[in-house]
Amino acid sequence: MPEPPPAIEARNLRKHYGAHAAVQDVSFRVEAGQTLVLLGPSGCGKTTLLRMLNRLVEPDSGTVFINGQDARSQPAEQLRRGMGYVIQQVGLLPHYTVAENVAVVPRLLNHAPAAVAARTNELLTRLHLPPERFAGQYPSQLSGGQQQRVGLARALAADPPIVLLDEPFGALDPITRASIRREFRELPELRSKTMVLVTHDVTEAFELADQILLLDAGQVQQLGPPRELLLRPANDFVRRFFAAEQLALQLRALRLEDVLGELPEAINRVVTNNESDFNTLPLTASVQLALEQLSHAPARHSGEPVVWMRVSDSTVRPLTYATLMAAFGRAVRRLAAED
Ligand SMILES: Nc1ncnc2c1ncn2[C@@H]1O[C@H](COP(=O)(O)OP(=O)(O)OP(=O)(O)O)[C@@H](O)[C@H]1O
Repeated sequence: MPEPPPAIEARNLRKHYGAHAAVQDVSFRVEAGQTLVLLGPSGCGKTTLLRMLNRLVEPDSGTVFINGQDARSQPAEQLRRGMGYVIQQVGLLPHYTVAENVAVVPRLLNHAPAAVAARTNELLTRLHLPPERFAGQYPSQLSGGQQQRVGLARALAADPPIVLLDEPFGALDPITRASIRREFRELPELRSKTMVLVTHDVTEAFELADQILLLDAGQVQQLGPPRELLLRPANDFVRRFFAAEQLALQLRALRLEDVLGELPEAINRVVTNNESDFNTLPLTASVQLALEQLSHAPARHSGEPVVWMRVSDSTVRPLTYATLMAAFGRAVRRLAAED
């Protein structure tokens, strides 16, 4: 059986504005259900690249394939109706109510009115905008965060398999931004979607990406999973881009299973299934989470706080600040040296 084509493939895309090369020979693939984050400094070409995927910008050369089909093989409007598109400015229609804004694309696609109404209510409820309060309101009556959610509901209304997002949380303050991002990540609606998301926020990129494409001056600097860019930067630009937040990102990116082999021999404890004494962490927990737990953990006999890591069904192993941080340092060096 031949492999299915990627949901999105960009091949050798280029775009010039006059003499300025906004995007230079960029290629990538996004497999179905995966999230690609386009990351880079202001003006590096992220938005131009994203807009080439739904043909709001036509490339000078190169090709976009959607499910193996050249994006130019259908009219641009039809292509766009099959893709959700969320932008920072939200772009809600001011004279339409919230419900009417959400229903724009399903109506264009001639979905049955009852189905459109049911879908609108479902999405507003999921996005914490109770329809009985919000459906009849106008965009000007909503806060920025609420408008952003309506924009997301609108992009998802026709259940498109692909969603493009351009700085979708960009206009929000940091606290609202973090909480909407959390909701967004947990939305069952988005689990199976193929997404391409533009941001210049490194933490956001690490939270949401399966793959990151880091751009500078229209050129790909590195493409890969977040931890690969962090631990094995391809060049100085990549290294410098993450330098300021390197430690925080490493603590989130490394899991206890990465540091397990670096821990000193310790006495494992046997636990029974019904023993609830131990606040245990799975091996998939991040080092960051273990440190957070340690900060709340009671001191043991030695006087040091201890948390427990589950190494098998019946055994747990102690972690202290000292053993965890020493093992973390060794694991970072080991992973950075691996090919
Ligand atoms: N319509 C246009 N006409 C002329 N130049 C443009 C146009 N659109 C973008 N550019 C230029 O192309 C370059 C890339 O712009 P783009 O908006 O893709 O960058 P970006 O990485 O998304 O930036 P930001 O993070 O600031 O939104 C910039 O130098 C920009 O000035």
